[in-house]
Amino acid sequence: MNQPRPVATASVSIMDVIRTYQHPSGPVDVLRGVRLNIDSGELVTLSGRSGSGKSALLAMLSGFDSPDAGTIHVDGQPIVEPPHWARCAVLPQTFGLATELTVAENVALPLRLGDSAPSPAALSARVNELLAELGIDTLTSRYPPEISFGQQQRVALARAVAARPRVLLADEPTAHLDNASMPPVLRMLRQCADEGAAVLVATHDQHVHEIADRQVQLRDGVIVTPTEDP
Ligand SMILES: Nc1ncnc2c1ncn2[C@@H]1O[C@H](COP(=O)(O)OP(=O)(O)OP(=O)(O)O)[C@@H](O)[C@H]1O
Repeated sequence: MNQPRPVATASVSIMDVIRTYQHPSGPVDVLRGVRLNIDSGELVTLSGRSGSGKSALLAMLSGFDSPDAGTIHVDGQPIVEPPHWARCAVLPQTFGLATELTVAENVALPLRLGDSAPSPAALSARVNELLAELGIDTLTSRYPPEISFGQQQRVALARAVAARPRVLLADEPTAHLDNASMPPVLRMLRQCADEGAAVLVATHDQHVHEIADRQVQLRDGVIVTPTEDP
């Protein structure tokens, strides 16, 4: 079992988090005392069998769900509701793109909603830079339903990193990518951490594990290191 790092140095601190979902067939204990600290600048991959609770943990970190017990802090502050994009950005498994906005408008959204929105020129430059890095700068005026899943996934990543978040949570960010579109996505995830974000990526993809500083696994509702035998 991982030993927690000192809370003072951690950007993300998850302490003894418990979550039980209520089903008509009975309660399901998904998280049974999760402990995990992620430092600023660190990229951690989270693996575990389907249904092990990876998305449930990310939902709690992003403030969309709450633990039944335990605490989650970002930079020493408890998460009480979905935080601002610049503090904690999320790339959900289902992308969460606004279908009524174009690709460029989706990526610009966190910048427009920020405390100090950039000038139109700076905003446009940031959006174009990200889309170009991901090889989808020809799609700026399309709407999400008019592009492929792999392209939507890259748009969702561009949107997540646009405001240079302190924390990035990504759920299976390479699930729909082919070999050609994988490298820029890996570079962007790594760069986000290298610029100081705490990055947690739920993934089964070995390519993502290879760029991680550390790998952890959810097993039987707790965090273990992947080298531990069942
Ligand atoms: N809102 C909910 N209500 C009840 N049960 C839920 C809810 N959300 C998830 N679950 C259950 O909790 C467990 C964990 O689900 P979760 O989506 O976190 O798994 P996962 O590890 O992300 O799986 P996958 O790799 O397939 O995406 C599953 O058994 C799932 O059926």
